[in-house]
Amino acid sequence: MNIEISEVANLPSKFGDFKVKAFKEGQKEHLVIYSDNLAEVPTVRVHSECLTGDAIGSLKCDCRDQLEYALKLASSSDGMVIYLRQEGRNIGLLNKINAYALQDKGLNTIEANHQLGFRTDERTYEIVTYILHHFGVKKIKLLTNNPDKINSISDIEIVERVPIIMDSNKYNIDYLNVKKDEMGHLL
Ligand SMILES: Nc1nc2c(ncn2[C@@H]2O[C@H](COP(=O)(O)OP(=O)(O)OP(=O)(O)O)[C@@H](O)[C@H]2O)c(=O)[nH]1
Ligand SMILES: [Zn+2]
Repeated sequence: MNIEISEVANLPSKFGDFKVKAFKEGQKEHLVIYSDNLAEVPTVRVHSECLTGDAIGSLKCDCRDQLEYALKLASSSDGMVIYLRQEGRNIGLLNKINAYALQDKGLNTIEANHQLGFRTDERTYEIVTYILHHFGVKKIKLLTNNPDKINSISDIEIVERVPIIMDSNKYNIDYLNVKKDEMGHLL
């Protein structure tokens, strides 16, 4: 893995005062947001980029609420948010919007990915192990509902899974039900 790593910078935010460090992996630039006083077994959120949710406030998913929750928790518990540039479960923004267009026609989130020639989830998590080793972290509490993330993060001891369940709305309820019923999410 050829990874370029930035210097550490301060990032005061609405959710707390953080340190940040960027990790450049090929074309993808990930951001790690963490407490200056990182806990020995930190609570870690591995967040997958969702431009429509994180930046625009889309109600079709729960990403922004999860991101805000994770940042507040990272601040209060001396934890970390690893913001991975895996837009659309790693199919990219343009393909995700095409998947949304198919969902407007009645397909669910899984069927739309398959129709476009992608697997249900195209994400991998090797970079998470790399980043945590870089910070000398060997054990974490992982903030997730996604068993795939728990199983895919290798060489790191996940001592606890911490749920991150947000309120649903009429736009994301079908999506959340597919995650629970067909993708095995612990919702
Ligand atoms: N391809 C595709 N990606 C989506 C869709 N809706 C959200 N995403 C992407 O899914 C990723 C977030 O995944 P989620 O399934 O919400 O959550 P998770 O990260 O798997 O699991 P948690 O850790 O429990 O939150 C982001 O990259 C979103 O851009 C969709 O309908 N199609
Ligand atoms: Zn989203």
